[in-house]
Amino acid sequence: MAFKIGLLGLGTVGAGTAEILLSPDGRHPLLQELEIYRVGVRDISRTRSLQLPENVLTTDLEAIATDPEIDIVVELIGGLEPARSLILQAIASGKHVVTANKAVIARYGNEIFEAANKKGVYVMLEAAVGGGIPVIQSLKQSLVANRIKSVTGIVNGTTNYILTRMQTEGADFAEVLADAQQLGYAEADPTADVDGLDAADKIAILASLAFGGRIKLADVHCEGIRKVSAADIDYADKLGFAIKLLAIARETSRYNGKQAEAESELLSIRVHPTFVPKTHPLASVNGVYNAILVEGEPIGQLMLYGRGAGAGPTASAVVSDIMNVAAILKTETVPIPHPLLSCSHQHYCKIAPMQELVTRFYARFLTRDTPGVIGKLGTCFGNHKVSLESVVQTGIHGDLAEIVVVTHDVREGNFQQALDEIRAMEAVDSIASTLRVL
Ligand SMILES: NC(=O)c1ccc[n+]([C@@H]2O[C@H](COP(=O)([O-])OP(=O)(O)OC[C@H]3O[C@@H](n4cnc5c(N)ncnc54)[C@H](OP(=O)(O)O)[C@@H]3O)[C@@H](O)[C@H]2O)c1
Ligand SMILES: N[C@@H](CCO)C(=O)O
Ligand code: NA
Repeated sequence: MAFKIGLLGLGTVGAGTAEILLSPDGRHPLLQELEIYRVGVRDISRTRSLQLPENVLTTDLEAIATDPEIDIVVELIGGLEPARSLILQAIASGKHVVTANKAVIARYGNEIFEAANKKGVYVMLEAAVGGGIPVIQSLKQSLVANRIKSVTGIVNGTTNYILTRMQTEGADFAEVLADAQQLGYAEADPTADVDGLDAADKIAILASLAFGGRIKLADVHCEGIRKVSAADIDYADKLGFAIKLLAIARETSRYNGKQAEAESELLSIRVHPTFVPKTHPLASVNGVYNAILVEGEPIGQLMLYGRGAGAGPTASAVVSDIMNVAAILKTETVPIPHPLLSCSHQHYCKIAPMQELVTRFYARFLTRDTPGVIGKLGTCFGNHKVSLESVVQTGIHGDLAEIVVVTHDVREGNFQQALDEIRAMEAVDSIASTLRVL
């Protein structure tokens, strides 16, 4: 029995997926039962390196989504529309869907999963987060016995590749971004990578699975890597840190002093460049590699590590999803929504405001080189209950002195209030940068 696959998209991930489907030798025998039946693209005249069976290419993607012959529709075109409508059409036509599209799932997951549950079909998304890393399946199935406390990840390959090369070679941002695009890591519009939006989509998906509720994307605090300068990379290194774009979802234990409310209900979900101590396992995750550190009870800490982007690793996840659906179709005549594979969250998770976050900070100030400046900064921080772990005057730039501080754990709101006062000080020229410290 062959299962007919309709592929929407034959770009980086689509071509990688077709390549696996067309070379089943040495892989699981179920792969031989999968047939590429139709492939939808935008431009049919483009030269493609893949040898596809005759007459499968088409520009009519709707015809694929609704074709009664097709069992599984694989959406790999990216973007919001027409991807969302095609996924919904495929579901309405009774097809199972596999997608790598985190942007669509993070925004329209509720609509898509509701439609899928009503129709009794699966929507699988392993490739959407962490590329080839089996993080979705781990959270849905392998770790399902745990109470998850936190999920902390490097989940964007493009920015990790850029930061790594800036750190190791002093490479130029624009040049490395062009390389990441060339290697097929970046989104069609790479601002989604660079500005942290892709990582925000991914942590919203992971948080929903880990904490069992819906997440509003607007509640995810998001900062990208544009503000990370060569000077910050240099200071991080000297102070014993690597800078990583982290995506973090964790239960928060302090909120307005109302401990009881906080402990069980509030989550902190955020994406921002972070000083990570070099001794931390996430600090040595470099290049296109991603890693997701999960903390659960009773499992404790567990880290998943692998390639987070690129044709092969991502296709590995896509084809595994296809095969998991095929396996269900093979064993059940009428698939019953699997309690672990389907998604049926109804309530929204409550997200704590960023001012209530408790974290360490790094800050770099440019000040007039006058006596007593460090004392003034220290007093101001002290007045706002911000305790300093280290203060270093690192050098002189023209007539300005550069002062770098690292704080102990502080309430973010207090730190920001102190910064507002410091910014207004006569002796302070500018706050060159602030970054959170893990
Ligand atoms: N690249 C990665 O490493 C990676 C990793 C994980 C997840 N993803 C996700 O995978 C998805 C695909 O990414 P990709 O990097 O493979 O993208 P891509 O290389 O830009 O490929 C997109 C494909 O979709 C087709 N397409 C796009 N819009 C279309 C439209 N309106 N009508 C018909 N065809 C259309 C394109 O057709 P033509 O070939 O004719 O241009 C192309 O074949 C995205 O959701 C992305 O976020 C990517
Ligand atoms: N653009 C994404 C692709 C993988 O989702 C990244 O760089 O991580
Ligand atoms: Na994955």
